Amino acid sequence: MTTRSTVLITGASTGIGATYADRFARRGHDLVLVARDKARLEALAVRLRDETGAAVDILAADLTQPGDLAAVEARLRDDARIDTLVNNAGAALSGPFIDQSTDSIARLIALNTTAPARLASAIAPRLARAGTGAIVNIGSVVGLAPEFGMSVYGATKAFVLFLSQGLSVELAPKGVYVQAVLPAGTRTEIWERAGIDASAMPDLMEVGALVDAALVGFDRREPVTIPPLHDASHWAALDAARLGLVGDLRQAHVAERYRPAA
Ligand SMILES: NC(=O)C1=CN([C@@H]2O[C@H](COP(=O)(O)OP(=O)(O)OC[C@H]3O[C@@H](n4cnc5c(N)ncnc54)[C@H](OP(=O)(O)O)[C@@H]3O)[C@@H](O)[C@H]2O)C=CC1
Ligand SMILES: CC(=O)[C@H](N)C(=O)O
Repeated sequence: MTTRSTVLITGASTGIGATYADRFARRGHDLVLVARDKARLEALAVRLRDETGAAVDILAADLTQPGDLAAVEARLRDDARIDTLVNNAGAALSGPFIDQSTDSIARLIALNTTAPARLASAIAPRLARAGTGAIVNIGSVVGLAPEFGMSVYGATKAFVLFLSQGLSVELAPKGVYVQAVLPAGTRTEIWERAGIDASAMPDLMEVGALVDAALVGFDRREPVTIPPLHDASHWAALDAARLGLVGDLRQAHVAERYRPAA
């Protein structure tokens, strides 16, 4: 008898996470769904069990709360059926930095960076030992563009991209696939939750199209998947420029332009 692999998805009660749940269930996986809203998770679990035959567990957790986060970490560490983690739960923070409260900034950083890093840390050693599995981290194109004026949200998403790329370097040779997915504006509740009027946003991507595109990148084992980027050569050029810069660093020598005038 073969065991069906299980995918743990955070932020699965709605939006991108709920759509991943739908798609992975239809691909023949069992699921563990994580979010705060237990009633919504239960409703999704009932529908997916009914429509796909998948075994679906729910784990109600507020990922900004250390105790709740620890329970999800324990599940990832101990449940050997889980071979894929989708680090999707996240939120945005609108308005200028100087108008954001220090506490709301700290909460956003906890949800968008501490939680995915801790959850990846909980599962990665087991996957590396098994030589298989995947970690999918949902970033954002906002993490590429300080000019968008969402400094803290963008910084959390830059963290997600860097973490994903670093983990890919470390874990790919051990057989573990790590993917960063960078959506642009997508039609979900994130806007309303952040107090942004989505109806005023032009041209949002539909969530099903976003997740289906991300899964094309997943199946290709792309390290970085950017569904709204039409000319892939832009990403290749950015990466090549970055590697060129890194190759030009000479640790022991100050660059000519910084040498004090004699
Ligand atoms: N929509 C967009 O335009 C874009 C979204 N993204 C990223 O995609 C990811 C998903 O966002 P999206 O689907 O749009 O947003 P939604 O607001 O639709 O969904 C967010 C999900 O995260 C969960 N969540 C929020 N806070 C917590 C918390 N403290 N603990 C546990 N779960 C939490 C919510 O469930 P609950 O309330 O039940 O806890 C919900 O399931 C995020 O990381 C976001 O940054 C990236 C680029 C663009
Ligand atoms: C609120 C946003 O800016 C959006 N989720 C994004 O990451 O593009």
